[in-house]
Amino acid sequence: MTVTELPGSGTEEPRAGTGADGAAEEYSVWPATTTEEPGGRVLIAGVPLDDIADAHGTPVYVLDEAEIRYRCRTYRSAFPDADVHYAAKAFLCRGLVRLVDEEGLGLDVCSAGELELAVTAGFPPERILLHGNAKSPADLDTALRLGVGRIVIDSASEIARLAAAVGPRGHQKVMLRVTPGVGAGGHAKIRTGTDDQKFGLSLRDGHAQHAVARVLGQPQLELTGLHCHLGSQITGTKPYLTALRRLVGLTARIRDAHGVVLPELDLGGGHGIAYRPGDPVLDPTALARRLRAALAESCAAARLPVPRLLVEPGRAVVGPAGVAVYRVLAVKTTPGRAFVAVDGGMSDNPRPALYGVRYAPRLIGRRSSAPTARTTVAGRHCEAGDILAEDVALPADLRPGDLLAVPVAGAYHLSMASSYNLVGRPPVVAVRDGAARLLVRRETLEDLRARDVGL
Ligand SMILES: Cc1ncc(COP(=O)(O)O)c(C=O)c1O
Ligand SMILES: N[C@@H](CCCC[NH3+])C(=O)O
Repeated sequence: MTVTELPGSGTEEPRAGTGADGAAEEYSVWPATTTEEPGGRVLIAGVPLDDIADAHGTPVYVLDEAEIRYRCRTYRSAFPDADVHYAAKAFLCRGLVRLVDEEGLGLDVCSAGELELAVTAGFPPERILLHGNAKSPADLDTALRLGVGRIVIDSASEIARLAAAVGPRGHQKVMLRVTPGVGAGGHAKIRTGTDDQKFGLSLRDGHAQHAVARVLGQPQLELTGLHCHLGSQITGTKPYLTALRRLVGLTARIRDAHGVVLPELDLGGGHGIAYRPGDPVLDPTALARRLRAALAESCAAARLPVPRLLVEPGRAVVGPAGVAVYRVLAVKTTPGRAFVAVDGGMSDNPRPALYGVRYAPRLIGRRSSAPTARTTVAGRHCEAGDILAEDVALPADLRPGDLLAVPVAGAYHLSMASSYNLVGRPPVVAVRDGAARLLVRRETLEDLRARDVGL
């Protein structure tokens, strides 16, 4: 079998990405194990995607295990003295929990559900952080029952609730989420470091300092450090450096006011990835180098010991490892463009509708010699806005039955999937060394019907 590599998808190191601060260069958006046969079949980790589509139906999500492990290892070696917590909200299933554990990362969860799933899959609770701007009683009770490593307090009203739940003889390590007044992220809806939004306690208006005093007044809560999460899909290092300096400044003021030196500092996640060739990315190694230097400098200036750094990447760990495979159900042309409708859509990937994100789908399973046409890839749902990719160049001869694959589908697709129109959520198949393994089965009508208890 002759196998050629996809353009730009080689194993020649380009996936380490561009330098920080965004210098865009041609960058593969397919997992590094991707290959293509002359007839147009595309393989990941040696497994043809069309075989997976035949075996499991479509839509189907494929996760390249080697890509995830590579990304976990890149983070571990970029941040050797820090704790890297994978942000489970990007995507979570038991197979992934095991893999992240094997790679030595911690976990960041934000609900009792994510927490229970991780711990029952064998993840050590002490390596888990619990987040949430509105933690439910179940979230807090589960965290305390399972013994999570840290709970990140997000609001003043949470302090007394948590202290009461821990009880006077209990003990819980906590961090405090601060908004450092830094706006960053790929879309307004995913910027969380500014002051006037639902997350965290503002540094600027003094609420953060006030909350610190209240937490320190609760003997059962051990404040280990400050936390911030600036936003998601950030492609430059500057916002992180600004936030770091502001948080070190607050750490120094806490030392001065209370005589307490906080041993940890969590800068959250948000590291940007490429969805299309040429998109800028945030290189974790460059980020780590700059954070380390800035931390050393700011701490020296404030005469503070350097705290242990924590980071929480989600998208950058799993996003580029995922490929969504759809089957074309219908085609139509208007005077302006061609529409190709597939068997998934906003129920498995709401990101284009939510944030206007642009993807680069391609035909797989056969090679076409037709010229390309401006094509809009539409989903199957009952909304005109259910568009997966607008104005992309695809072969003009696409027809029902063809397979389209969308790379960089590993993060915030299935974790945000819905049961809109009761189509059922797609399965997840992991590939490794020429073998495919089902991680999550397809949601069936029976699953959906089982929730509906009737009149
Ligand atoms: C507190 C926190 N940490 C980490 C993440 C992970 O972000 P990303 O997947 O962009 O790395 C998020 C989501 O944006 C978050 O809210
Ligand atoms: N869900 C968003 C990112 C938000 C991350 C969660 N705090 C996305 O799809 O890009």
